Amino acid sequence: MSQPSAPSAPQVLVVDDEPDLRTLYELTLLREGYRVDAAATLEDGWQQLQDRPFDVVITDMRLPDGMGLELLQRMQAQQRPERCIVMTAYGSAENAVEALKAGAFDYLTKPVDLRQFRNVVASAILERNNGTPRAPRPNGAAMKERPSGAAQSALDRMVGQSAPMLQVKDRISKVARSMAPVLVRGESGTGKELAARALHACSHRGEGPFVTVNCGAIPESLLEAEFFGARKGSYTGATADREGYFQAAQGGTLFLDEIGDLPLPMQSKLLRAIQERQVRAIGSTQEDAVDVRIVSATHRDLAADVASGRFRQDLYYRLNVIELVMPPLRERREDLPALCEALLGRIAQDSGMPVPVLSPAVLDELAQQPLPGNVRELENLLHRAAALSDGQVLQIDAALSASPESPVPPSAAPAATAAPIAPAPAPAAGDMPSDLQAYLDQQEREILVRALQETGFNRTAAAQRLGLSLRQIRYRIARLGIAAPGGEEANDNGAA
Ligand SMILES: Nc1ncnc2c1ncn2[C@@H]1O[C@H](COP(=O)(O)OP(=O)(O)OP(=O)(O)O)[C@@H](O)[C@H]1O
Repeated sequence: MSQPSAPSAPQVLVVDDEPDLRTLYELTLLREGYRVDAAATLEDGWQQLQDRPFDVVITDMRLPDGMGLELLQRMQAQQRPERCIVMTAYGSAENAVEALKAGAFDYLTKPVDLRQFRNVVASAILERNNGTPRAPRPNGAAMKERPSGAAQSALDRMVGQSAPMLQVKDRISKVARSMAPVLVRGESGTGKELAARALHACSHRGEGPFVTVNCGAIPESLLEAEFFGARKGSYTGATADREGYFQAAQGGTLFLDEIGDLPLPMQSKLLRAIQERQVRAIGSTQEDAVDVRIVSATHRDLAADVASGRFRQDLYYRLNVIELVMPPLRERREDLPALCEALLGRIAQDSGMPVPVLSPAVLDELAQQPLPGNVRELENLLHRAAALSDGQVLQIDAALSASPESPVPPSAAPAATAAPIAPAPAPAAGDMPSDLQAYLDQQEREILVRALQETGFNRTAAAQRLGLSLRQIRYRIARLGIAAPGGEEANDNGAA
């Protein structure tokens, strides 16, 4: 095939045994100004790679003499600089995930969408030319690099030397350098966001932005504008151009917290943005290329949500290429002393008081607590204990009895059994609260609990009374750790 492109043009190798498809890819790429070589078999492709370097390799998964995955693995073993794009048959998501795990830059599903094809190749070339080292295999020895200062301190912020925590930290440093999306799973308060931050800090994007989005907290009508941006005048209230989360995270990491709360229509739009690596702001005619790594988190069982139709399967496969599971506190009790010390140090620093002394008796008592809210609950408990203790030695009895997470007798009536309210650290008239966030949280908790009690724990009704959407109230209930009667989850339509 003739090659009118400049000698300095990016060089692409296409490996596919179907002549028609090879021609289609070649023509499309030549039209983009790239130089293109083609091979019909794994061995021919491999031979060409031995002869000269390329910028991008596009390989079909099924080749007459082997799998495209094998070509990718050989390239990885030689630590070659090419970015590799794998073409997979429609519906073979597992192959695609395997390819990404093995270090592929991306995959495309057949029948190929040529616009998507062009975008992915352009992104691969851009990344190659930016000199970003090729995504290494998550399990490869090449990943074992020494973390930089910032990366190490982000890992150190995750306190704990128990076996499960060491495993998590090891996995973070291994997978951080890949572009592959990561799904962080774990119960509430186990440190999912902390892990996402550490992933970012350990990656090549560490100097770039880290943008957090709480998918459960954004009103549905604003989701698209928040994610992709909006042009001035594109909807009522859009008085100026505003960028979305994707644009804000350019060159960095986009952390999608509580991804399971994203409504289905938005799931489709997110999938498209991730696949095409382009977003269009509302009211704009132009698409912006985006270069972000997606890390998402959930406390839900997303696989079950896929099975029940609440979550798109294709998006699930896109996000869950690498899974990171945060262990609950009950599985790493040995971390409790170090966690208490670190959390008390942080609390003392924030409030400008000396670090409270933690006696062995208090530590024993803490070790007896079930702490279903994990580290967040421990942190809140220590916060209250520090505020309620007299003198230097930490006392926790008062804090325990005021715990919003403390178990509630299931036999009591709803109105009486809503999470007990800790005394608000109310400032005297004219005074300032010493901890504004804790004070505001307390106020919010009291109002929410009252609204929930008065509506028999019907979240929809409580939300209406407070002028909130159901999504907003659910987020606030979870954030403040408000328990329904008997510790069950509050109901959207009626008492739990
Ligand atoms: N290993 C840890 N070491 C120190 N602090 C921790 C650790 N894990 C969690 N924390 C602290 O606990 C709090 C909750 O952590 P984080 O927000 O990361 O949890 P999460 O799993 O994302 O919670 P949620 O599901 O409720 O959003 C934060 O203040 C965080 O700093």
